Amino acid sequence: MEELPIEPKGIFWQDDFVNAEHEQRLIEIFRTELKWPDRPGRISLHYGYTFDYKTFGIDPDIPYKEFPEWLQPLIPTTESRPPEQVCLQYYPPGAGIPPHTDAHMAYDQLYALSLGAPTIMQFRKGENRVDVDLKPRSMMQMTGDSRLHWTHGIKKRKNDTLVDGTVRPREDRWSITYRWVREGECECGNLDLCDVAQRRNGVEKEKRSVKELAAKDS
Ligand SMILES: O=C(O)CCC(=O)C(=O)O
Ligand SMILES: [Fe+2]
Repeated sequence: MEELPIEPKGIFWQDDFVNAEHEQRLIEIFRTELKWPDRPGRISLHYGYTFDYKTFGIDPDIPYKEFPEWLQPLIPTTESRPPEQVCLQYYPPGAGIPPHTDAHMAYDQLYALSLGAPTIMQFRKGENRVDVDLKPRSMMQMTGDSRLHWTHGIKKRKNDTLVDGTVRPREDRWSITYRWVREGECECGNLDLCDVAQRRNGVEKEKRSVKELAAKDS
């Protein structure tokens, strides 16, 4: 994987992680074989350990779910072990995900594979806003600054306007996010974004993104 030459630092990228034919087979499975939650907006299916949107960690009450056959060839092999948690999400046109930082306490490495239609992901830090075009079939890894010190999100909107002015309608998109449980504690010390730093400093912070995600997912 290659690092994108942009701020935030630490976004690693691989185009064509799967080919177009493989992508079509996957989308066919997503559309016809999987049992999705029956509600509008972004919906998720979890494999491995289940992600808990209340604590942003692993849900201890839900048993481990084996990776299905279609998922096995999509598991990144660049870490020393398979991820503990994999989440398949479907974004109907117009859906998004509020700006957030994936929990530092629970997770270390973070990868995301994009399938179907492209969409713009926005990274934010303070006043800075950086749009990254998530191209289908690309695998992205967030490390360092991009993982720890910037938020990322996808705006809820029907069209994305590209840098050249093109207006691109949103279409069906799926993403697969892969998470590895952290061994040891996060030492980044970022009181705004790090749940470890917040806990150590006794900050009981109402995180907007947590509430929004919980509301969307319940
Ligand atoms: O849909 C994506 O590409 C990323 C989703 C995301 O940020 C997350 O699930 O934490
Ligand atoms: Fe995320």
